Amino acid sequence: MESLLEVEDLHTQYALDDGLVRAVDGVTLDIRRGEVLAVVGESGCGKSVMARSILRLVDKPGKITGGHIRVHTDDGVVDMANAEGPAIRSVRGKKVAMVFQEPIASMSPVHTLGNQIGESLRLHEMVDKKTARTRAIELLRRVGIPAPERRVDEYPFQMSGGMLQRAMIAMALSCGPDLLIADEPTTALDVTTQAQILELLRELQQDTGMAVMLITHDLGVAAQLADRIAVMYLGAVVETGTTDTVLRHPRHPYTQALLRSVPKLGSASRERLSPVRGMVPSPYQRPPGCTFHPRCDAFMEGRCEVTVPGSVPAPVLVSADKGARTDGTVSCLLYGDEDEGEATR
Ligand SMILES: Nc1ncnc2c1ncn2[C@@H]1O[C@H](COP(=O)(O)OP(=O)(O)OP(=O)(O)O)[C@@H](O)[C@H]1O
Repeated sequence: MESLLEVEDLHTQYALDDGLVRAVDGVTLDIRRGEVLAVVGESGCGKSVMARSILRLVDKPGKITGGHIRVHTDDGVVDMANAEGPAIRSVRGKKVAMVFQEPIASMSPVHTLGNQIGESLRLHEMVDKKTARTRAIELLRRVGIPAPERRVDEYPFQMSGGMLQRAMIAMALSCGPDLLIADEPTTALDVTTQAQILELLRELQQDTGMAVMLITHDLGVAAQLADRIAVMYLGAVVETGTTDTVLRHPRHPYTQALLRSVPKLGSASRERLSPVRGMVPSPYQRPPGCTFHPRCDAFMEGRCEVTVPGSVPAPVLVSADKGARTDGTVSCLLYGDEDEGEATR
């Protein structure tokens, strides 16, 4: 499959009075056309800042300090990490769109839905007012909003959370993006509405063929929708692979611990769940070597607290006689020669 987005060694930092927060600290990942990639990890591991970096929506004093964000378009490749205004605007909304955790916070309270969706269409496609309104109604219908001819004239405060998230998705779809980034799109919703929104995303993805980056702390959500999974820990991707491999044969000790902390998918057994040991370290005090080492069950003294593991092809053991194949990548000294890792940071 053709590559659509390549993030390479991305760094985004916040210089605060208390110190430097390395929110994104060397993320490398890619998304191919038409695929669904779930980005998973505990709260605070940098998923949202990474997503906002891709669209250059990082709030001050946050700053991209290194790396590349290559978006492949029909007109060539745009490196969003280093692009200027016009190039950023040619990608944002048009090629890559985003829906956020809290739709109410990302919509204007003083404009109707129709005006907000229409504005985006008029900006990118220069359609007239009447056409924009007709298209807004079509989009609202497409995302399952009942009576769209009436609701198009309503304001965000008049809608439920689930309807508002649908409207936000309609707005994101308005310019037919190649990639939709959905940042915890169901976290603020009740369980029934969550399932409906996920189903809607799946339908829209299949109908349009757009790629989706689904950001979630919920492995169950990733399992339902994703073709591949990238696992993040403290600002970096520690494991990637197809959904089946990552969930059934997790290679990184962090992924293994995350999976032990959620009920087994599809299992009715009452096995004991264990949260990932310890706490996510303070963003100001990153452990040296492998940042996961203080919480890791496979900790190797003298190695893990010293050497930063590099990313290597990740093995999947098929059977004892057939040996291992590889699927995705893993950053852990159990799998890579420590000489291949970077020097201690
Ligand atoms: N505006 C900001 N100012 C300072 N630090 C920030 C800011 N936004 C995020 N951070 C820090 O960056 C790190 C990554 O945060 P981020 O929101 O990306 O995590 P996350 O994995 O998306 O978690 P969550 O699911 O809770 O949103 C955290 O340590 C957070 O405190």
